[in-house]
Parts: sequence; C-alpha cells; structure tokens
Amino acid sequence: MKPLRALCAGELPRLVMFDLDGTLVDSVPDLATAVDRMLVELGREPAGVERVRHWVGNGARVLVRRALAGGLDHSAVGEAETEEALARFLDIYADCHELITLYPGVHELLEALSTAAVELAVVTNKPERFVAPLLEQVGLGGYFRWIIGGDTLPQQKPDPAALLQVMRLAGVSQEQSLFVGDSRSDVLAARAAGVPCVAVSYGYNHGRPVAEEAPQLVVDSLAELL
Ligand SMILES: O=C(O)COP(=O)(O)O
Ligand SMILES: [Mg+2]
Repeated sequence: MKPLRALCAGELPRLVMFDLDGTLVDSVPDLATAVDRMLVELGREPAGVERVRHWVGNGARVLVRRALAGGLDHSAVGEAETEEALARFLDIYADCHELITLYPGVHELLEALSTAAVELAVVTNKPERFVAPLLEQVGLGGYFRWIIGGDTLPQQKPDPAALLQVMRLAGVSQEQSLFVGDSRSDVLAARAAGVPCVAVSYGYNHGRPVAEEAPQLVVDSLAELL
C-alpha cells in the first residue's frame, strides 16, 4: 500500500474515510430509476441516467431539486414542490436497489486495510437510512466502524464537520487520516478538514474531471492503492 504511505508521511494511515456513491458503489442506475419514476408521477419527462449522473453528489434533496429544475442550477425550485417531490423520491428509492454494483478493487482494498488494522468509515451525502443496508447488500457490511450520512449532522460535505467528527471519535489526527472520494465536495471537505484526499476518476463529479479540484492523488481504480 505504498501510495497510501506516501500520502501519510511514510506510515499507513490509521483511519481511511470513504465517500459512498461514485467511489465504492455505482448507484446512479438505481438513483436514475427512482428520479425518473418520481418525475413521471409528477407528469414530467424522465431525465435519464446520464443527466442524473451529473446531478448526484449533494444529497437527495439537491438531487430532487435538480431533477425538478432539469439542470444543475436548482435556485428557482420552490420549497413546497421540493418537499412533495422529495417525499415521493425517498419512498420510491427505498425499493430501488437492484442495479447497484461495487467498483473493481473496492473489496480488495477494504480487505487489505482492515487486515492491517486501519479503521474505516463512510462519509456520504446519501441519507443515512439507506447506507448500512446498501453496504450489506454489496458485501461490505462488516468493514466500517463509523457511518455518517448526509442527514446525520446538520452539515454535509463540502463542510468538513463529518470528517472532523469521525477523526475525533477515532482519536486520530489529520496526518494519520485519509479521505477517498469522487467529487468536488469530497476534495473540498478533505481540504477543509486538513486531510489528504485520493480522488477516483470513474465517479460522478457533475460532468467535470475531479482532477480539476486538485486532490493529492487521482486513481482510475482503488486497486492502484494496494
Ligand atoms: O447522495 C449523494 O448525493 C451522493 O452521495 P456521496 O456523498 O456518497 O457521493
Ligand atoms: Mg460520491
């Protein structure tokens, strides 16, 4: 795990925090199914998986607002409309987990880290209630000591609060920690928390290359960290 040592002053990190959607799992096909069912129920055109891919990353509420707006800028969408659509989306998505898949290298990396007694956490903007069951479904149930969802704390990424909270709970400093994510919010949250960030190039970053956000390292597969 040389690349990880290089990021943490020659030592293995004691804590690795992972983003979920677009980093560990490809959840966009299911999210798109749920978004499209919601839109059709509301009498609108479905958005399709490619557009939904660009909208994921800032939690369910923003995803629904982007779907209602038909684009990334959701500033014109009203509150009442958001609440009604969000409730439908959450209900529909609760039964939409058929297409989720694990990215290559994920299982191998988590296995190697946990064998090396590195503490593991998930810090995602996905609503917390979905996270543990999905990890279980894809065979990652036993790995994570801490799970923080987008509604666990008052703040979500790019705010560093969740990362700071996990480091506090683990009793581990920034220098001994690492964050692995796929989007701008992940790189910004890690930077604000003072934690080095590895970004995966295959995830969702609103249609932009995540390398533009200047993480410490970009990899095309988590297997590169082994
Ligand atoms: O639910 C989202 O918007 C994305 O969640 P993530 O933080 O795991 O990428
Ligand atoms: Mg992500």
